[in-house]
Amino acid sequence: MHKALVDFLYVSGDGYGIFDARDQLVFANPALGEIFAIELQQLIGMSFAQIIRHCHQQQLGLNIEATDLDDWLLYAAQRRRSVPFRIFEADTVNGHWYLMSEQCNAEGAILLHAKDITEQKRLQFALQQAEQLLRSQANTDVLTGIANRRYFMQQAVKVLKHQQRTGAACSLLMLDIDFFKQLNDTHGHLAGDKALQYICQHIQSQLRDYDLFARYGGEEFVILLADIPAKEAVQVAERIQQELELHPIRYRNQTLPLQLSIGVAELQPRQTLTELLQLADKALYQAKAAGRNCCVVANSSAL
Ligand SMILES: Nc1nc2c(ncn2[C@@H]2O[C@H](COP(=O)(O)OP(=O)(O)OP(=O)(O)O)[C@@H](O)[C@H]2O)c(=O)[nH]1
Repeated sequence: MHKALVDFLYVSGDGYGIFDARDQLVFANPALGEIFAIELQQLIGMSFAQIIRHCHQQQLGLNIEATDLDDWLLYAAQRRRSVPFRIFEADTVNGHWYLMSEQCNAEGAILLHAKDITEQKRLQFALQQAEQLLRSQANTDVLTGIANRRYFMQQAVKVLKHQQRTGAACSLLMLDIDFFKQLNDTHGHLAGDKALQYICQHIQSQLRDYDLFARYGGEEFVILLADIPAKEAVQVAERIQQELELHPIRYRNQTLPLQLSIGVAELQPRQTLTELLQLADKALYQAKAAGRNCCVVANSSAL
């Protein structure tokens, strides 16, 4: 090999290596030795499989996540010379990431190049996390931590479509805290905020994991119950009301009055989400008019 090239490769931060057609490493620079965490003198002459077994057994160098290493090696062998050139990412046990390329010649030798991309990966992970956080914040009500109206509307449309296609039942509960303005006026806005958080926790405790529960407005909530007809939805509503009765909220040594009026509507064929919401809202209005702290089922032809 030309001396200038050898000199260059020996000081390069990128890893370089050549595997011959029998998959034995015939050349490696110091950077590649560091990636595999094997002394250069020991590394040169090792087969690809030996290097991987070494890393796996010693838990050093390349991070080999394999429950069955023979399977892993078989899979790698199938891919290694399948195309003249391929690139992939690999990480090391000490947390570095590399963009690896394998260039294969006509004789079956492979030129391996490894570029450290740890910093790019770190930024990529940070960006993904920030994106995830933003997405979750966009769907969550800040005060109560439950889903917000925007998320509810997005998801409810999908649930309704699915239930209507399969012909399964689906009910909507619209819940509104009674005399909440009075609670705020008497005990302060902070007490009101605490009451909202408290009520959400207790409602949640009465629901299934996949029920869609959201804050619809100030002191108004919605729950979409898939596979539940109105008759059973009323039982859920009453269970929630009982839960609040059994567990009154205490704030500064006082018990805060917390009761809910609830409107229930059952999904009809070809009904839209807006129509279902309007029906539940009408039923809620009737519950308020009937004296509050009760549950009214909408007449589906009331719109
Ligand atoms: N503390 C607090 N109060 C809120 C929040 N959002 C809305 N509210 C209050 O909720 C109250 C709702 O009042 P109203 O719409 O008159 O309803 P209500 O007093 O519950 O009366 P009924 O619904 O008829 O029983 C208002 O005083 C709002 O300021 C919030 O995030 N925190």
